[in-house]
Amino acid sequence: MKAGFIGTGSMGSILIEAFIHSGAFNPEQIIAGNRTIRKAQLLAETYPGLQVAETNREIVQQSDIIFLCVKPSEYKKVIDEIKEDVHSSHFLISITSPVLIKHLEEVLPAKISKIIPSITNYVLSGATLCIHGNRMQPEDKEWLENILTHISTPIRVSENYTRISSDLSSCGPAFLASFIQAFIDAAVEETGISVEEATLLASEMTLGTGKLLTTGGFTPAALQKRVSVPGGITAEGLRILDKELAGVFSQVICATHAKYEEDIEKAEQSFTLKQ
Ligand SMILES: NC(=O)C1=CN([C@@H]2O[C@H](COP(=O)(O)OP(=O)(O)OC[C@H]3O[C@@H](n4cnc5c(N)ncnc54)[C@H](OP(=O)(O)O)[C@@H]3O)[C@@H](O)[C@H]2O)C=CC1
Ligand SMILES: O=C(O)[C@@H]1CCC=N1
Repeated sequence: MKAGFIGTGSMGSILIEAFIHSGAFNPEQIIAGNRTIRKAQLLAETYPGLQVAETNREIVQQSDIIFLCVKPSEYKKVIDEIKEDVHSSHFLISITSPVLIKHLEEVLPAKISKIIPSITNYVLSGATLCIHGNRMQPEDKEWLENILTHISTPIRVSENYTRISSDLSSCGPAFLASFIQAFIDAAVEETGISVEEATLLASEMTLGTGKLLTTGGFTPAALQKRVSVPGGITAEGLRILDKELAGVFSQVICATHAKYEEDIEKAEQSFTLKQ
């Protein structure tokens, strides 16, 4: 089986590296291309055997499964370029949320799924959201999710909940890192602890907390309760956080959803414009 990657920017290259490191694909099974070809060439230099394509058509012609890893605004151009070469036997996997499956199914005969990866997949961790199109049969869904299991926990979500699921799973690492950064900055400023030591402590804490919430049997609420010794120190800190963060995440979600609606509209316009 050959896997093609159109776009080897941030997420395309993360997926390629994760698939190779996990053993899901060996480099010989991958063909990749990018508008700025150097990015794909660098991957081929790191992973001998990985094939670099000069054109997107070449990627489609040589692949069984095609990962479309360009930004929403770049979709229409790529699709116009490859559509003659896409067949009903192809699996076409889109990794962007605002381009709806129905639009892709209207213009391409392939079996189509949308997956929303996460930077956490780089360390073979976190979720990959799966939204399968109408042409994906149960065995196709299982096959694709089996591939994704090498790098993540595949989780099926409804397309209606793509944005909020992606906020949690894919934007979440940046949101959490922002919280951690603010904690570290304050620790350094208020106490003089070194940035390196504060960062190490916060990072180890984050890893351990992730384990407690996934395999450790804790819910976020139970974890807060367990750490907050009655009459102790944690409760003092939580009191401030509860007060100061009230409503913050509602604002975050409103902002991401507003941008998402804007992107969907632009993507829809690009798909409905006459050629
Ligand atoms: N980053 C993340 O954590 C996540 C991203 N995503 C989604 O992944 C998609 C890509 O994001 P990301 O990787 O961060 O963006 P990048 O800009 O890093 O990557 C997009 C890549 O596509 C290439 N490209 C653009 N047009 C073409 C074309 N016509 N043919 C071939 N290659 C092309 C660009 O090339 P060039 O080098 O010339 O710019 C660039 O390398 C987005 O839709 C995003 O929503 C989803 C989940 C998480
Ligand atoms: O910022 C973005 O648009 C992408 C979507 C999910 C994570 N990053």
